[in-house]
Amino acid sequence: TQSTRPQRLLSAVQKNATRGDPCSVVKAIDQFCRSKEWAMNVGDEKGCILDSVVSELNPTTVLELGTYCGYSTVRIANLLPPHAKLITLEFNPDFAAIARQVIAWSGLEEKVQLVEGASGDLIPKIKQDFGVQTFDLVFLDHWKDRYLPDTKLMEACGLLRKGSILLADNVICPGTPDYLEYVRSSPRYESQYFKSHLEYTKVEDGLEKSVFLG
Ligand SMILES: Nc1ncnc2c1ncn2CCOCCNC(=O)c1cc(-c2ccc(F)cc2)cc(O)c1O
Ligand SMILES: [Mg+2]
Repeated sequence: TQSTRPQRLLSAVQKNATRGDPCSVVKAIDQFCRSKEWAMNVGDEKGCILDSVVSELNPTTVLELGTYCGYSTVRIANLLPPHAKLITLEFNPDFAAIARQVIAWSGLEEKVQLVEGASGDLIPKIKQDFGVQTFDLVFLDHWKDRYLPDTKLMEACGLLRKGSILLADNVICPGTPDYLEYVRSSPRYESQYFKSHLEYTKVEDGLEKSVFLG
């Protein structure tokens, strides 16, 4: 049977990256996506912006919406202090299965909890099921029309505290216009746009960093 793109991406990691070396896993995926097949990872250019936000914040609780193959999961987890936790939600079971293996290859499974399901269903259960009260950082990278409803849901569920940071991928391409309008006009957020490019292309895209003011 024909392999899928995530399966071919995983094979490239197992072939070209060193077990237990997160940086080699990130490099192997970027090389695969630049030279063989484009895939919707945040990528190396926006990935550097992601790294700087994570390093500056030094978060102990992180939520990622949309795991895909685990590329940004590995980038973020690699920068977390000991005992920090990253919870990542993935809707597609095939993507989740690949991501688990990519995360395991990087040796970061201790810091990562991958949960399968839709963000809208899982977010209300996080406090009771995953023992996290609030998140220091949320990385939004799932369905672009879920960014706004899920942000309102996280507010309603008390998962954000004064100073929590939302970092959103793809605010230009594919675009999240309603989300951008909300975080840029709401008095409860202080927003900043980091101009970049759609992963592995010259097309404009960027990350929006929004601090929740409580
Ligand atoms: N737990 C959950 N709950 C709800 N929904 C969930 C979920 N987990 C996953 N999903 C849904 C799907 O997740 C993937 C979403 N990501 C993208 O679609 C994406 C697309 C492009 C892209 C594609 C084609 C172009 F031409 C140009 C750009 C680039 C990106 O960087 C993207 O991130
Ligand atoms: Mg993305």
